[in-house]
Amino acid sequence: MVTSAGTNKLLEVKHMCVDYMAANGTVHAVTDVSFTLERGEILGLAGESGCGKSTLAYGISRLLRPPAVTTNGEVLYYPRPRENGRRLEISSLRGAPVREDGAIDILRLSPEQLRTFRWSDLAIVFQSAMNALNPVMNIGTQIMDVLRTHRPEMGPDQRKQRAVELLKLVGIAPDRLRSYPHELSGGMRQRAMIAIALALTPELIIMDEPTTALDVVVQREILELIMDLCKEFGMTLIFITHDLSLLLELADKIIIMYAGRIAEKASSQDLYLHPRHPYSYGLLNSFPTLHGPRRKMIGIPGSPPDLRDVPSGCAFHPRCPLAFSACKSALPVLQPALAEIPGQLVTCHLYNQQYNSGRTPTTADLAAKYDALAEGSAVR
Ligand SMILES: Nc1ncnc2c1ncn2[C@@H]1O[C@H](COP(=O)(O)OP(=O)(O)OP(=O)(O)O)[C@@H](O)[C@H]1O
Repeated sequence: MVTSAGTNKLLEVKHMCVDYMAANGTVHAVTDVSFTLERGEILGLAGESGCGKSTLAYGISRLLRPPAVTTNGEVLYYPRPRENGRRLEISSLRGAPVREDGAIDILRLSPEQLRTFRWSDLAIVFQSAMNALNPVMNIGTQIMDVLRTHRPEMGPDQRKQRAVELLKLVGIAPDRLRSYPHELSGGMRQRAMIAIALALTPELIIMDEPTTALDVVVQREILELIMDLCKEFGMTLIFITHDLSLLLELADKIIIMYAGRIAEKASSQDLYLHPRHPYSYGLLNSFPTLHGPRRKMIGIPGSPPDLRDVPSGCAFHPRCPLAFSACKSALPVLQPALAEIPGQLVTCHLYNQQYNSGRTPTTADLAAKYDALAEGSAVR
């Protein structure tokens, strides 16, 4: 059998589509999303509210509930080879549909396999996770409960020791083991949630806006903590936020979503230095950055579309200062913007010679069009 041993691939999402079958129409929340994640990588998902970030994350983790329906796709998870002894839990996924290359399709796991997988291999920290703590149980008990359920081989002393270790790891003093959630600050509760997510040393952590409810100083502390933990344990992270400036600092790779599809996928550096999609450019210039050159801040005109009725062609065309006729009718495909940077993929006709036989736009060209738009003189 060919296995994924020797490669570093952890997750491969292929052509994922999720719809919400709402009473007033089908919402196409995620459409044809594909990406690969290497072990130890931090992937950021960004985009305006309602572009499908959370749906994608919950779809990957199989946490979607009706009216959400995953209508297409595969979510391939490549477990570590079992010989190294660390990922023993994979043995509890026995019977899971394992492919020739060693991958497991998460979308095909049984409910029981899924439960094991979620805790041991994948952990999720939700938007308002700190409110998800049980208010009538102290923090220590909540951590030890996870260990009792998923690590039955651990005795009470070992569980307590591990709970103390986990609290220390997230910067909470061990004497807080007996504290109830209401006795902790928002930042501490969020740290406690991270400790619970880390309890079984999962391979992959998904964090959906984990710091939005916190003030900026605490946000930064928690983000630094997350980065340190990822580095220390070689964990792979999918991080969702509206705040692209955070992702530029935190993530290795960024996916910008628009209207349920990937608009651009690139390394943080490439995206920061030369965003290719007019939407990415607009998003980058709608907030101030802490580092780097001064940029004029210009918002993106209009608002995201209703996903029950997505515009034809490129969904961004009604808001795009660079749109031309093909953008209104032909669906763009995700492809490298420039042959010399194969890792920077963009869903835009401007970079497709079939539609744009002229010069490929530079970042300065995108800037000029947005500037002209801001001055009210854009030629559409
Ligand atoms: N239960 C539901 N029923 C119908 N539509 C839904 C439901 N949940 C989400 N949607 C729609 O699906 C689309 C994607 O939503 P989603 O929450 O995934 O976006 P998001 O990018 O994560 O937004 P935010 O940043 O605000 O969390 C939106 O148009 C939203 O209105």
